[in-house]
Amino acid sequence: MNKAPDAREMSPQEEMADVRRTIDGLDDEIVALFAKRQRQIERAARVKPLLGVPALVQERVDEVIARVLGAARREGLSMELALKLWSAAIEWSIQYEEKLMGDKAPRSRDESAEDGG
Ligand SMILES: O=C(O)C(=O)C[C@]1(C(=O)O)C=C[C@H](O)C=C1
Repeated sequence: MNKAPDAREMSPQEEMADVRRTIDGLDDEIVALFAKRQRQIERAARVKPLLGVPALVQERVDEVIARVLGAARREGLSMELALKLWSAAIEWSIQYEEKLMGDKAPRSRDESAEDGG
């Protein structure tokens, strides 16, 4: 493909500056998306006590991780990075839901099993 008449190679310095500008823009988009995700965690914390559902629902955690790993594979994102990011995000989300629910938090099945049911 021919380049546009005024197109020229970037110097390494220009290219590095362009890399960093691009990363900054992408980071802003990622932050906005994670903020939207956080709003949904806040919704979950409001509705779960009405349903008697605890913050930690292991089947759903497994499903979210499996979905994300599939999406990572399709998009060419390192599955190792995706697993680290989503494991951290979900772990934080569970603690955040528990904090928001306070004493309205239904206990997880594991905790009730420890007391004999
Ligand atoms: O799906 C839920 O139950 C959520 O609260 C969301 C979410 C998540 O971060 O994706 C958080 C907590 C887990 O129990 C499962 C998934």
